Amino acid sequence: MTTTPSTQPLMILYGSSGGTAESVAQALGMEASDLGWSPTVQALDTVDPGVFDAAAETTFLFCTSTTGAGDLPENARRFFETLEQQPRYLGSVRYGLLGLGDEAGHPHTFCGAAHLIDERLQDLGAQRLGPPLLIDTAHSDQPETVAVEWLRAWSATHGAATQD
Ligand SMILES: Cc1cc2nc3c(=O)[nH]c(=O)nc-3n(C[C@H](O)[C@H](O)[C@H](O)COP(=O)(O)O)c2cc1C
Repeated sequence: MTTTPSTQPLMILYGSSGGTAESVAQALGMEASDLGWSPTVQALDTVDPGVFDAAAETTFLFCTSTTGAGDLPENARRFFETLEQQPRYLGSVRYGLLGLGDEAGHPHTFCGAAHLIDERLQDLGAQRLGPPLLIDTAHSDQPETVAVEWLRAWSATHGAATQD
C-alpha cells in the first residue's frame, strides 16, 4: 500500500489473443487500486481513440501481446487503425507500456506489437512514462507477478503523488 494515496484515473487498455495479456491487465488493475489509483481495465476493442479526450486527468497503461510476425492482436487492431486514419495530436497523453512475447520463438519480432503501439503514440506526440516492460512469457511462469512488481516501481515514479 502506498502511504500517499491518489485518486488519479489509470486506464489500462489491453490487446490479447489468447488471454495472457488480459490476465496481466486484470492483475495490474487490482494492484493499481491498492496503489491508490482509480483504475479501469478494458480491451482495446471496447474503446476508440476518443478515450484520449480525457488525457489531461488520465494516465494510460497499454498491455499487449504480439501475434503473427510482430502484429497487433486482433482486438487491438481497430483502435490503432482508427488512430492512423484519423490522426490526432496526443501531446497531453502520458502512458506506460507492457509487452508480452516469446523471444526464442520470435527473436526478430519480439514484442513487436508493443513496439508498434509505442511508435504510433510517440509519433502523435504522446509521452511514455519510463521504459516499457517486455515480458518473455515463454520463460516466465508468472507474468502477472512480474508485471505487478514493475507496476509498483512505475507507480512510485509516475503516480499522481509525484506529479504537479
Ligand atoms: C501465432 C502466434 C504468433 C506469435 N508471434 C509472436 C511474435 O511475432 N513476437 C512475439 O514476441 N511473440 C509472439 N507470439 C507469442 C505471444 O505473444 C505470447 O505467447 C503471449 O504471451 C500471448 O499472449 P496472449 O495470450 O495475451 O495473446 C506469438 C504467439 C502465437 C500463438
